[in-house]
Formats: sequence, structure tokens, C-alpha cells
Amino acid sequence: MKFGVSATLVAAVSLPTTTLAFAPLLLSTSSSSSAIASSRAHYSRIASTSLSLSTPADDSAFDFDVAIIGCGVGGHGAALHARAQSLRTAVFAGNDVGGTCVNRGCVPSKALLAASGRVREMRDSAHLESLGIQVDADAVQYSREGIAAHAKNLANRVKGNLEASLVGLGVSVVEGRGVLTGKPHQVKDETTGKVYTAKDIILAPGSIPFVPPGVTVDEKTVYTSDGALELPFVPEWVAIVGSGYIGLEFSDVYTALGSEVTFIEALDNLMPTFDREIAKQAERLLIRDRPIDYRTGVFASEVTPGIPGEKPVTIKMIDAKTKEHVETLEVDACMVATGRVPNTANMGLEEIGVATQRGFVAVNEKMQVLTSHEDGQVVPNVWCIGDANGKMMLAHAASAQGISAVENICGRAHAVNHDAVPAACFTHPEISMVGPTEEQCVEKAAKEGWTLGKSQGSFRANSKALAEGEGNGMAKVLFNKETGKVVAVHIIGLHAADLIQECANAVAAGTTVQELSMMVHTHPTLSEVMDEAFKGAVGMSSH
Ligand SMILES: Cc1cc2nc3c(=O)[nH]c(=O)nc-3n(C[C@H](O)[C@H](O)[C@H](O)COP(=O)(O)OP(=O)(O)OC[C@H]3O[C@@H](n4cnc5c(N)ncnc54)[C@H](O)[C@@H]3O)c2cc1C
Ligand SMILES: NC(=O)c1ccc[n+]([C@@H]2O[C@H](COP(=O)([O-])OP(=O)(O)OC[C@H]3O[C@@H](n4cnc5c(N)ncnc54)[C@H](O)[C@@H]3O)[C@@H](O)[C@H]2O)c1
Repeated sequence: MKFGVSATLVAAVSLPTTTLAFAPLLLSTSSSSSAIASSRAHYSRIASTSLSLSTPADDSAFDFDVAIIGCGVGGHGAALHARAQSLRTAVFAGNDVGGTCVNRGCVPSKALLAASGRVREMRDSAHLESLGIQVDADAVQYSREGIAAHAKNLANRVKGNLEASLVGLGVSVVEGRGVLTGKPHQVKDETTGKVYTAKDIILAPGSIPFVPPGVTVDEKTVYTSDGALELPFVPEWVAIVGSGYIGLEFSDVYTALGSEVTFIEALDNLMPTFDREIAKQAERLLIRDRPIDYRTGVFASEVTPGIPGEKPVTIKMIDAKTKEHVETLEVDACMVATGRVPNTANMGLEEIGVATQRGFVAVNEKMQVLTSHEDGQVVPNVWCIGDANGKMMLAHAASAQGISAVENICGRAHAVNHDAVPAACFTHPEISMVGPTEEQCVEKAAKEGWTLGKSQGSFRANSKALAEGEGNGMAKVLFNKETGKVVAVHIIGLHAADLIQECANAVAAGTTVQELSMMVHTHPTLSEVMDEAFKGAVGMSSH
């Protein structure tokens, strides 16, 4: 039976039965390792006693109320919220609790950025001299192994915390991969072959690096972020293919640690998905002042790994439009940062009648899975969150979607407002944004018939930024002149990633620039950069 076409299936949304079956685990606050062991024992007990291969007549006959496939930040967020609603919850973790963000993404990359950023600061003797501090830049040394260990240890620690939180809240963790069997409400543990039933199934399998055709990755000299995060060596010259989030963050790490970087970008501009004005500022602050050069409008069409110290990595490039060979580079290493693709193969989607597009699962705004991207029907009781649905490849978006799916499972209609989800690139200085780029805002305003307003704040006149000797950067607020509502904000400058939150909240709550301009910002803080922009939007001057 195909999920999407049966009229006899139970309704997609209804209040699930609550249970006290996990009460002992909810009381558990023991250390992570013993708590995990108790969870596994508990889970085995359930698994061996309650297998049901046909659709149970009432909700309590299912093994679980919710089964979640994938335990990255999306699956974890969904699991915790499901337990908070007293739903009997299982996660199939595929031996990878924490997923990309914790093990191979946000967490270790921010550790590398923090450590390498410190090296950059301490070697910047001219900057320190301007604050009255003398350092011998050459005396500042780092240990590659030490920095790599910092990233690894942090990832392990956060992973441990996640495991402990699952156990503490009474989520049943199945270690193996979960696959759909094709029968409604069923998930099979691929490792043991056991089949479990759940009233609702949330798919959260995440994404993996995209490697373009012609590129051979050995994860040693030619690597994706998976290999780069282990910092196996600091190459003298590294080519980074792709100038998106990952490429940009790693160019920050590498140049701080002493590498020279060459960007290879297929589109005509570096950072093509960023707001143009911000991308130009970023080029000034993050590219031109550093040992970075670049080629744009070219594809890396053939990349062949080398042998460290013996044979270089070769990169053949072709013109993105004519497809003619333009150049071949020989470098020490090549990082491939050309986007990510959904990790949805071989999980039984076809069995439930779901046709993906480049692997992405179509969902509606409630996160219910649709049979296809074109006029697809809702697949009852199946939901998809996080990178796998392609709506927004960010950790906090995945988690928010997980919470939202659970709300809908509980019968409380909810949709994530993706226009209000902020994003940040953790370079030095940081870049952050919420809402569309200015170019997209101009189009949107013209199409929808409203007038776009724009106001700017600067770090140059901000006391706190100047006290730090970090006066570079700007913030711009884009708003609807008729309603005063904030549509988008883009920031580049010190701690931009923290400054964006106030703006994201404003977009989410529909706060107007008139209201924001009257809100009091602490002095002296970087938040006054935003105060200046909000006041400027209504013709007030800030002090
Ligand atoms: C280098 C890097 C840096 C990043 N930095 C940031 C950042 O600073 N901020 C930010 O917001 N985002 C960042 N991201 C993006 C962020 O990591 C992702 O958006 C986020 O991890 C998506 O969460 P997810 O739960 O959808 O998927 P994932 O984190 O990919 O988790 C999915 C999990 O499901 C597992 N799985 C897959 N199939 C199955 C199956 N059949 N059964 C069981 N388990 C399965 C996978 O092994 C994985 O553990 C970064 C990404 C990278 C690569
Ligand atoms: N701080 C953060 O929030 C953060 C950090 C890292 C990653 N992420 C997430 O991870 C995802 C993946 O990041 P990413 O940087 O790999 O992808 P991206 O989509 O941001 O950038 C990929 C870049 O590679 C270019 N490209 C693609 N194929 C190419 C080729 N053959 N030759 C040359 N250039 C090519 C694209 O034009 C694009 O500019 C992003 O969607 C992002 O949301 C987020």
C-alpha cells in the first residue's frame, strides 16, 4: 500500500494518547553514560514485547506516538518537544547523535574559528599597538593538533549533552538507521531488521556535502567540510571551491593560521547568495586585506588529489558559460564547499509514493510530506524537517521545524515563518541577515505595490566598536514605508551574529521602525548600531 493514496488511513492530525511508560526515565538525572545505558535497556524491553506489523486500531497500540528518523539538531529538537507534550517518542539515530551540526558542522567549525581568530588577533601587532599593547607577532605560535583537539573535544561534549538530554527526557534511542517499510506507520531498524510502529513519523535525515562531477575527494588533500574540520594539516596554499558560507568561514580559519587561499567560484561574484552591498563590504574586509585571490565565473571541472609534500593537487577550471578550459592550478590542498545535498537516498521514500527533487522532500508549511513538488498530495502521518526538505539549511531552522511539526501532530496548527529566521556567517568580522537581500526586496516591493525604505547604522561612530578598535562595518534596515514593518536586515561588523536577533524578533513580531526607534538601547554597546539605523528610518538622529 502506498501512503499517499490510501483513503483508509487514520487522520493526519489528531491528539495522540499520552503515556506514563517513560516516567522512570523522565526522573533520571544521572550522568550521561549510565543514563544512556538505562535508556537502551528500557528500549530493548519495549522493542521485544510490542511489535505490530499492521495498522493498530487505536493510538495506544502503536509502539510509539512519534518515531523520528535522524537525530541531528532537527530530530533532537523534535524529540525534546514531543516528550514535552508527553508523546511516546523514539529516535533512530543512525549511530550519529548530533548529526552534521554537532559532529561535522556548526560546533567544530565555530571552535576552529574561535581558536584561529585568536591567533589572528594576537599576531596583529599593529592593531594591538593602537590599543597600547606590544606583542612580538612572530612569537605567537599555535599547535595544529591542539586546535583540532579543541574542535573535536567540543563536538564530543555537545554530543554527550544531547545524548543525556534524550535519555533524561525519556526519548527511546534506536542506534541503527531507520527506513520506511512501505506500510503505514512502520519504521524498520536497518541494523537489526526489527520493525516498529508509530502513529506519526518525522523524517530528519539531514544533508551531506555535494561534490561536483569531475572532483575526486580523498578527504586528505581534496576534502569537503567533513575532512577539513579535522584540520589534518594547514596547507601553505589551499584552493576553496565555492564562496558560500562554508568557503568563507574556512578562508577565515586558513588565513588566520597562515595559509594562502584561492577561491574558485562558478558565479560571476564572490558570495553570490549574500546581499550585494554586504558582499562588497565583505570583499573589502575579508578578502582584499588578506592573502586571498579568486577566480569567478569558472567551474572546477576536474580536481585530482595529491600527496602532501610530494605531489600537488591539480585543479582544472572551465569557463562557466563557454565550458572551455581556462586554467589549471597546482595547489597543496583543495576544499570543496559547493553546497549540500539531502541525505534521503535508500530510506524507503519511493515505497511510500514520495518522489523527491534532487533528493529534497516536498513539504507543506506544516512540514507534512507531499508526494511530489508539483501539486503533491499530503502523505498522512509523515513529516519532514531540516536540511532534507531544503527550505532553509540552518541548524536553528531545522530545530524550529521539528518543534513546529510536533505542534501540528498535537493538533495545534503551526507554521515556521522562514522570513523571520536569522542567519550568520561567523567570519571576523561576522556577517548576519534576516529576510531577503536588498535586490530581492526591491523586486518584492515592486511586485506587491509598496515602497521600500532603507536606513543604515555604522560601526564607525559606535563607541563600543571603537573601544575595541573594530570600527569597520555597517547595518542596514529595509522596511515597508507604508506600514513601517521591518522586511530585512543585513549586518557586517563586530558581533553581527548577536546583533541580528533583535531584528529577527522584530520581523517575527511585525514590530515597526517607529516602535523600534523609541526602544532604548544600552550605552555603550554595539546594539546602538541598530539604534542608529532604526532612528534613521523615521528621521530621528541618534546621539
Ligand atoms: C561546516 C558546516 C558549518 C555549519 N555551520 C552552521 C552554523 O554555524 N549555523 C547554522 O545554523 N547551521 C550551520 N550549518 C548547517 C547545519 O549543520 C545544518 O543546517 C543542520 O545540521 C541540519 O540539521 P538536520 O537535523 O536537518 O540534519 P543533520 O544535522 O544532517 O542530521 C541528520 C542526521 O540524520 C542521520 N540519518 C540520515 N539518514 C538516517 C536514517 N535513515 N536513519 C537514522 N539516521 C539517519 C544522519 O546521519 C544525521 O545524524 C553548518 C553546516 C556545515 C557543514
Ligand atoms: N554559519 C552558517 O550558518 C553556516 C555555515 C556553514 C554552512 N552552512 C550551511 O551549509 C550549507 C552549505 O554551505 P556551502 O558553503 O557549501 O554552500 P553554499 O550554497 O552557501 O555555497 C556554495 C557555493 O559554491 C558555488 N559552486 C557550486 N558548484 C561549483 C563549482 N563546480 N565550481 C565553483 N563553484 C561552485 C556556488 O555558486 C556557491 O557560491 C549552506 O546552505 C548553509 O546554509 C551554514
